Amino acid sequence: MEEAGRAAANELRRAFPGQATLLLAGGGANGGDAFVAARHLLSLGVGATVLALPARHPLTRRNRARWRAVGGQTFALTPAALARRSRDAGVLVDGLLGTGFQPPLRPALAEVVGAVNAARARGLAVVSLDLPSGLDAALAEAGLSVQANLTVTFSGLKPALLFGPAAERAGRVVLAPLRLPPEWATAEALAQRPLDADLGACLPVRAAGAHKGTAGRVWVVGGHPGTAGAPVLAGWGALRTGAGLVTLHSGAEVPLLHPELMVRRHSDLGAFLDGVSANGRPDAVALGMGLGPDAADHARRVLRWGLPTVLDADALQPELAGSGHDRCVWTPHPGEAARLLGHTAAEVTRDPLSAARALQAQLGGVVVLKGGPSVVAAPGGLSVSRGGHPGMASAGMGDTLSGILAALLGQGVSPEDAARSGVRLHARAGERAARAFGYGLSASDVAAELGGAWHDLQAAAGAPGGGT
Ligand SMILES: NC(=O)C1=CN([C@@H]2O[C@H](COP(=O)(O)OP(=O)(O)OC[C@H]3O[C@@H](n4cnc5c(N)ncnc54)[C@H](O)[C@@H]3O)[C@@H](O)[C@H]2O)[C@H](O)CC1
Repeated sequence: MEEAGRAAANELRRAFPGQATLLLAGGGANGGDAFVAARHLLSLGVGATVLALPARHPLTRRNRARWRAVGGQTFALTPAALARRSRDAGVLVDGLLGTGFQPPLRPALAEVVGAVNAARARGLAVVSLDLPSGLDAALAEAGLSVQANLTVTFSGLKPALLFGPAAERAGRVVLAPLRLPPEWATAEALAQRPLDADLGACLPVRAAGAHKGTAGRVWVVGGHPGTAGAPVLAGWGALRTGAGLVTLHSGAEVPLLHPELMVRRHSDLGAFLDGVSANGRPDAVALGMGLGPDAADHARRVLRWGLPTVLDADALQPELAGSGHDRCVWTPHPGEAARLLGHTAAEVTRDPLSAARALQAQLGGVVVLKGGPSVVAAPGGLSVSRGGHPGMASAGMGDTLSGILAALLGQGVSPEDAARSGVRLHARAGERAARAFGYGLSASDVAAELGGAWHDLQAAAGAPGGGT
């Protein structure tokens, strides 16, 4: 609590220098954070006043006493007192409810939350401690809750700060990584959000003497009459992510849109896959995009090779659970995840971290639960992607991502690092493409920006240039 309050005070002083601060302290430990923050603000010469509910948590009682011992003023928290005192404040700190909130919000506190939001509507900046009061830390949904400009959260990122309508209540999120005993780390706080520098360090740096045979041979197995464009997008994404050789294997006529992509049409795709010899296999495979009704059978054939394999779209079938291996990367969107889990898409988007964790346990390997943001679930834990752009909500983005992931796998990147860095490459390329095309950006525009995105991540990592 001491570390949390001090971190909050430092962030408040950074974000709102010299602003008189009105802090609201709830009865639990979240309120204790508020008392600690008030004491540190006072020691930094910042005017601070606390409006408090009766303190129930022992540490909150102790820190209320320490606040008073340094001359801090505490008054009873009522909506009227809040409305009156907020007029003299520059910033309002919400320390009412944190991870201990048990919905639904009780009427007395609902009234206070309403008064906080009214003060914000009058132009007062609102900063929430750990998470906006009224949100369930584990869920992406938002009922009556504080609308914050900034949330200073402790020890780890909660789903409510990352996904859906709840994340929109948090405003800008700053993570204060506290040195906590493991038993304090709340379950929902276990998602990491790797920095571009970390992800850029995962990208391969190519030897000067490289040639197309050493830069990764990728096969894309997909396409079916009417969906023959999907494998082309995957192949192009792979090529724009540095794959040396990309071949599309399909049972359908695939349009020859890029001469750099080799295209093989098979009258009997299954017989072809069954006949591939060990030394005729690629370094990585992306399969499923537009593959059609025989996708599960074709997927089993490819999975038997034991190669780094990206499974997407039609290859995301519940019957394949148990056929995968630890070099697989599965890339469902919420609807496909729902089908794999036997849940509804709403249940998946309501708690994406749990859904991604359950899928990884069910399928093995690494799971990329696509969304805004995407979640990567690996045996080593969960990570949440950054960035991207709403314009990426259009056809073909998933196909392109599959190609990106297969290209990284084909260049020897591990499944977990390929998933985490590939998802970020895809998002960063979308951010770059959005500068010119906004909501009208296409999957091809994203592919065109992959080289620049690669440079951006490697630059963030301080790695040598080059890249794709
Ligand atoms: N885990 C960590 O990393 C740290 C957590 N800290 C802070 O502690 C809070 C969690 O504290 P806790 O006492 O468990 O719960 P809250 O303070 O969030 O709330 C409990 C408080 O709220 C009342 N309450 C619960 N539900 C409702 C409701 N629906 N309506 C009204 N009131 C409700 C309940 O009666 C209690 O009085 C965490 O968020 C951090 O801020 C540490 O300080 C830092 C490390």
